[in-house]
Amino acid sequence: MSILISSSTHSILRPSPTLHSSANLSFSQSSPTLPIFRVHIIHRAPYAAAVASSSSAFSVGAGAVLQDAGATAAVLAGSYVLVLTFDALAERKVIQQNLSRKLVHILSGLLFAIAWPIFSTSTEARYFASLVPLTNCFRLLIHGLSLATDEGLIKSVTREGKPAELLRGPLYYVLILILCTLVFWRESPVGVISLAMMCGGDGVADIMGRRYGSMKLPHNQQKSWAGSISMFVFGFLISIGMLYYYSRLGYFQLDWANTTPRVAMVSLVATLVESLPTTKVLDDNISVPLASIVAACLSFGL
Ligand SMILES: C/C(=C\COP(=O)(O)O)CCC[C@H](C)CCC[C@H](C)CCCC(C)C
Ligand SMILES: Nc1ccn([C@@H]2O[C@H](COP(=O)(O)OP(=O)(O)O)[C@@H](O)[C@H]2O)c(=O)n1
Repeated sequence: MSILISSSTHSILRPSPTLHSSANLSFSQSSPTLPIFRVHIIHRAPYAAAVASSSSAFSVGAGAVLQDAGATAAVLAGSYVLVLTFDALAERKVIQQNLSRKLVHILSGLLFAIAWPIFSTSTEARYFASLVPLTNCFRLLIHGLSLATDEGLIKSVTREGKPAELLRGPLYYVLILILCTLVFWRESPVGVISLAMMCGGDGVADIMGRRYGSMKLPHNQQKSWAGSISMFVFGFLISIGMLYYYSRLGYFQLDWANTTPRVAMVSLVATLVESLPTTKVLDDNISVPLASIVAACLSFGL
């Protein structure tokens, strides 16, 4: 399944003659481009639908379920291993606890989005994938409410080692992962861009800001130029990297001359929102991705 994000309002999009599968999406754009991105989905000719026999449809369906169940189990195991790994590194003083938490912040969501292509092309695939952040959501709730204890989890994802901290930043983080998985999935650049900003941009801003943030922002003495510039640069670069990854896999066909400045604009919006002194009112793990989603939807016309 591939989608063309074309920069045109008048592009005449026709299904390529080679269309065979039930939901192949490929186009031949035949008009000058204009600065509005549109996504068009063209399904295969109805006669082909009659060709697929019920038994082959069933075997395809069963195969997709098995693939998605396996992918879900693998990615879920990966999430546990990731937290355990950084807990062990922090425990052995290989890395500082704060850096460990930030690396979990950066890597969790990005590796999750990078893993999306291992799920099947079925319409249920996104629901299987969303089980991973959903399971972690319950995990954070259980341990955040001290219904059970997981010292490794608490040390890996909290600042001060208090279980209740799990119910704020980390919980909002996995809720945003669920939102992007269910709403945008592999079918829109908005989801991966927003995760790149929340995970990559905001995560690196913290690391760079703590280390080099002597020059504070005029409107927020808790944040610094080094942190915000890092947020913009890494949010942009990681977004472009994620879009390139998905375009190489055939999910997006992007007009990079138009896409690049739009991603930069989204990164600027996310950086400005992240720099605001609103953390106590609205956590960055909510404000940054939501601002990125709105900016990306407006920018890409989706
Ligand atoms: C540390 C985290 C958030 C705190 O953010 P902040 O307060 O510092 O701004 C991230 C919490 C991650 C969570 C415990 C685990 C999420 C795993 C993810 C859904 C799946 C990862 C799979 C991949 C293959 C490793
Ligand atoms: N734009 C930014 C962001 C963070 N930082 C630094 O990183 C620390 C943590 O930032 P934060 O409160 O946004 O942390 P999270 O909410 O992202 O975990 C701040 O107290 C600053 O020292 C910065 O200097 N500039």
